[in-house]
Amino acid sequence: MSIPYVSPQEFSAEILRHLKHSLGKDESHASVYDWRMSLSLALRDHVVDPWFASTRRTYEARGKRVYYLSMEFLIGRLIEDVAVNLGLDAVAEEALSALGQDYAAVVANEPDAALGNGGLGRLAACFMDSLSTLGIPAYGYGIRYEHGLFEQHFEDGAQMETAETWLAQRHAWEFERPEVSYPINFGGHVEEHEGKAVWRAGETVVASAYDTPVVGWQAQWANTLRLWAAKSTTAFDLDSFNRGDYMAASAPEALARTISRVLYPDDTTDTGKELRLKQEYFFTSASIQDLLRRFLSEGGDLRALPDFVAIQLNDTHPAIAGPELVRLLIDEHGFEVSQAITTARSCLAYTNHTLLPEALERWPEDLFIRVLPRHHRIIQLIEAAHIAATGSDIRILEHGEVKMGELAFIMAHHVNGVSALHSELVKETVFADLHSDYPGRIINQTNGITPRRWLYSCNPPLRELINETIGTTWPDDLQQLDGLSVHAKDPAFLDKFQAAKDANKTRLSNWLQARDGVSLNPDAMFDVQIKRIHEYKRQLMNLLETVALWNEIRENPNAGWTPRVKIFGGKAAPGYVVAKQIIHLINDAAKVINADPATREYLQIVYPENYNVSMAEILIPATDLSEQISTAGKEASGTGNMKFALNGAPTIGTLDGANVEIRDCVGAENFFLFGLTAAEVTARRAVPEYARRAVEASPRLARVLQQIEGGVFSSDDKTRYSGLVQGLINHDYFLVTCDFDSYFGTQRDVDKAFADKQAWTRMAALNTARVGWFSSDRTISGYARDIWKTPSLISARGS
Ligand SMILES: CCc1ccc([C@H](C)CC(=O)N[C@@H]2O[C@H](CO)[C@@H](O)[C@H](O)[C@H]2O)cc1
Repeated sequence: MSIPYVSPQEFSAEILRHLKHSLGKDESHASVYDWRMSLSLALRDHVVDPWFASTRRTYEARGKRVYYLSMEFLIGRLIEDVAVNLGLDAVAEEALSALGQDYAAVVANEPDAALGNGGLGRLAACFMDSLSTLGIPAYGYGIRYEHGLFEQHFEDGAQMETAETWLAQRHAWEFERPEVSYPINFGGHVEEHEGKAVWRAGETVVASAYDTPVVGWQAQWANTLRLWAAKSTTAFDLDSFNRGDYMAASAPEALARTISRVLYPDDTTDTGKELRLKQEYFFTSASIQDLLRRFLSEGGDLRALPDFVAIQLNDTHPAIAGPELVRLLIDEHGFEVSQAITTARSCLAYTNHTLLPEALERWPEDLFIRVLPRHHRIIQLIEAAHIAATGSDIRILEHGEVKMGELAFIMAHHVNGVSALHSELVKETVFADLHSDYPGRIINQTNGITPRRWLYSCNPPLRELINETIGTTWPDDLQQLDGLSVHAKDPAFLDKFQAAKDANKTRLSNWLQARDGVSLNPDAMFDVQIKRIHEYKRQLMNLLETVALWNEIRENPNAGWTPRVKIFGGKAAPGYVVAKQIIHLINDAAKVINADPATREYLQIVYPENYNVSMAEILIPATDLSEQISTAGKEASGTGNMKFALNGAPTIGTLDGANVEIRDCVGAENFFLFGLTAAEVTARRAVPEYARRAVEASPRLARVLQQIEGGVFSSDDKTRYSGLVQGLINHDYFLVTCDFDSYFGTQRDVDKAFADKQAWTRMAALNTARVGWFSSDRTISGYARDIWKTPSLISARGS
């Protein structure tokens, strides 16, 4: 099954038909927005048939469906993704240029769907692409936030946040499903009637569905992303309006909509806000009600539910799914408690994405009881069954808290980490006791990325070189890239490889010039760290190394320095003070260092505002060096690391998360390793004053810290960074001071390596050639084999 051939001429006509009939515009009055919408709708038309066919085949096959529950789907733009998967990217470009329109400009007019914070959300989006590409029947379930992740602006180098407005314009890719809506209850109390619990809810809102089709590579299959929007049960309150109380009139609607109004911008700290708990229950309950309705409408017997339903919890955020499914099985389908718990567990699996204690969700029990009184009772039953079955002393309800990690673990038949190292650390640390209670429950599924967006679509020059070198079937069989390894010895191939990188570097320079008026030296090494700002990701260590390098260049200007452009990108959670200080310091240092005539030829710092998925698609192909420098044991996996390696950027990094497996694949000689291992980190933490000792042992670091503390980069506020520096010397929980010298030394090794152009390009090419395993197709095949037991409904390679 793939879509019938469409000629550029035919496709032009389809675009024009939508311009006229969907946008009500003629060519002479059409705006970029009109062209973008017309192109999107014309592409969407070609998604509908494979979508309907996939739904029909799933129904006929009476197969098992996967339900991926996630509070976040960091999708980005969709035009290119859909065009590429339909095989219409070249046709669309030609059709638009035949209509006198610039394809790149039209594509750039689409707002990012920024319905996520970072790694977890983007992984969910990559997974949806792979589920469809592999032909695994699946639904993604999430929230249709009216406002995604905030827009980041810098004022005098400090991060400012403004509301994101992706829905200000019509969203081309979704289909509203007003008929698919469910009541979601909150609060109230529970009554017992003849031994049956009856939840008398205090408040009810309606969850209403919006469907976005997700078509896979070569349009062989298309699944559904179903996002829920909150609506009020009562429409407009006309009486209040007639009384002139306009606020009261629209209050019910406004209040209900609050639940799906905005994405919480925290990516590592559980803020414990009631609205966040309501958001989590809102989309989880709607999703569970929806999948049960579908199952029953197909004549299913609920005792066999686990044979037809596989629910994956994307971290603990949808962990209420366990108690909710048990509640519905008991209260609405007459199951008795243990049968309900067993049936529910056989449907559920949980993925852990972080070991950071502050990121593990723990709800105050009183808040939980107030919002979800019936579920609190059911959690007590689940806990009792757990204790009875294992004699464990692990509790879900403890110290006045509801621990969602323990709940998710106990209600799951499998729990997985997201890299080999992380999954071992999950067994040894955060869930060590539950690991011994339930041996074999914890497994690993190392993350992956979709090669359609993160190579085929974002890196045309490299795509073409790969196509001409190993053929064109690698996008859904990425380990074919291994075939490039032999060519890495061929100077002609390496020249073309470098030419592709240089073309991407020029594209980035032009983009930054046009957007921010910043010009880059294309011959410099583009050294890039793009990810959320967090102390464990150690953007601060990168900045300290940059200042040390600045000092070295000033002292030995003729030492033959390798020109470097340090590129940073990333948002800090609005309430994360230290992270915001780090952003401010990077921008303050950039102002001073970029203005230094003695060094500007060799060193430049660039920090473009508002890093997002679309910016990553421009930055990653243009990168020479990928910064993956987190404190070992802290980055669960990382996925940016995979994207950089795939696009021919060697890594400087620690043995953390998936860096370990990337280095194993590309070869130690093609990876710049530094720093303490996870075990060494734990040991060093036990050494008294370890940070102060490290600073005393490193004059280079000590000098840099004095400069920063002394206000060298904040002449307008000399003490702006004294707290940050003192924090480092006295605490340094993430061992920046201890890894600094190793990091600085390894960066000098990178300088030397980069100076040998051909050797560097070979290293870059071998990175691309050897990371095929990090395709999210391989990851999803692992989930399907080890957790979901779901077959693909399309035969391999579209035969
Ligand atoms: C409750 C607030 C909150 C929100 C999001 C999260 C996420 C789990 C944070 C996250 O995105 N984790 C990242 O997940 C990626 C996908 O597995 C990993 O590659 C990253 O290493 C991990 O930091 C934690 C806590």
